Amino acid sequence: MAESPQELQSVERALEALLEGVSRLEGERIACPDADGRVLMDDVRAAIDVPPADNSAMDGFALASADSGRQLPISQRVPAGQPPQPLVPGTCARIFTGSEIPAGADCVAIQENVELVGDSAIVPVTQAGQNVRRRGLDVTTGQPLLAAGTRMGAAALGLLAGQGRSMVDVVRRPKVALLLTGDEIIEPGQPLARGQIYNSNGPMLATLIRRFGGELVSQIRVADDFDTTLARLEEAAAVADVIVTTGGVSVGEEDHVKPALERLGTLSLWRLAMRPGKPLALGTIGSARLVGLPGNPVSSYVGAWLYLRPLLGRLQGCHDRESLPVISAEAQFETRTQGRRHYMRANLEFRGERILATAYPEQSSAVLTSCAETNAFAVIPAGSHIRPGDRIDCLWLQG
Ligand SMILES: Nc1nc2c(c(=O)[nH]1)N[C@H]1C(S)=C(S)[C@@H](COP(=O)(O)OP(=O)(O)OC[C@H]3O[C@@H](n4cnc5c(N)ncnc54)[C@H](O)[C@@H]3O)O[C@H]1N2
Ligand code: MOO
Repeated sequence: MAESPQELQSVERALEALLEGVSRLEGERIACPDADGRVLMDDVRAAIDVPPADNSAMDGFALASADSGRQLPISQRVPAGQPPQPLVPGTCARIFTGSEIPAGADCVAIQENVELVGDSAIVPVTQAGQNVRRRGLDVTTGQPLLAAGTRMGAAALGLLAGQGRSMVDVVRRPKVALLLTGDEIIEPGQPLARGQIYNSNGPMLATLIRRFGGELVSQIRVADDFDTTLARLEEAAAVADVIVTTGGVSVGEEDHVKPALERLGTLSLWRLAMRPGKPLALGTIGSARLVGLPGNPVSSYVGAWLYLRPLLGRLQGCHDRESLPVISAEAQFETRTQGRRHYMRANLEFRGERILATAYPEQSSAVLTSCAETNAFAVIPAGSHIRPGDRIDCLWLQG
């Protein structure tokens, strides 16, 4: 029986409720080499010019352009790392890539074009500024270098190092506790008895939590009983900014997350107009936020990308984590949706001008292979009929 869309709430509304009142965590000072993937606390302005002085872009001879086009005595040699002497007028200086240009020189002739005659060089006509990298070409003192909220990567860390910085203030990582419910779940490495399944959500979510910038502070399995669930949630709330649970958010009588949360804090249960991942629990215990993802592995995977990533992004003040990049692609499949928006696991293939989206053939919320072999969610609005060649929006699962 088709569900009536009126009964279900929108993804956008749930996201708004999740992020309401969530603000950036405090900062911490860390060593720059450890800051890959971390989020900058404050705007950074340049404290020095880069390069700090005019320097040579090539190996060759530095001279005054007015003296070029003739034979000049070589009056000094400027190895990289050595401050040069002012250039004796009417001479040139042997110079190397990165060496500082001597005062009085304004250009560099590359060595391939210079003929050496004893201690002098026949230098071709060279324009002022040729092969010279000006002081401040890359960065000028005082210019904005990196903005607060930037998630740092290789180039940003290179820029900071170029400023002589060894430490940087970043937003501390949100602490995340992961609670897995379900008596049937056992850990990998043990033999599988009848009725049991291995805990695949645990490692999958732990990986996503770290990838989204979180610090996993605990990962525990909770037995399907009320008192244990209550105790574990309370412990988690004492140490974590965010509690993530999987399982126990649908309507089954074995589900204890709901009543335990109602006892400890606030809880809202959502039935969302999305597939997979219809049930979602949002709540608070003290200052900790709770995101209760469904137990089905694909539902919790999709939920982590759609809800957990923005939440951890907001806590880190990292705006580019609050939404996923949308790529418009050509559907290579046919599908129909009814009352729920479908986040189909799909593969984007970049073929010249065209971007093709191929849906994984099995879209059940229990089929984790559909996530392992794809790189995007094709977003199919409720009530659609998509045919091959139609334009669809896809969420690119990067970062
Ligand atoms: N009568 C109804 N039944 C269900 C509904 C509904 O509306 N009415 N919703 C379905 C939908 S949609 C989903 S999604 C699931 C969500 O269920 P729960 O969040 O309560 O999760 P569980 O029942 O505990 O588990 C579901 C499924 O996932 C497996 N699982 C759980 N944890 C793990 C883990 N760590 N690693 C691997 N697999 C895990 C579990 O064994 C179950 O097969 O409810 C539907 N039912
Ligand atoms: O949320 Mo469920 O994923 O539709 O199986």
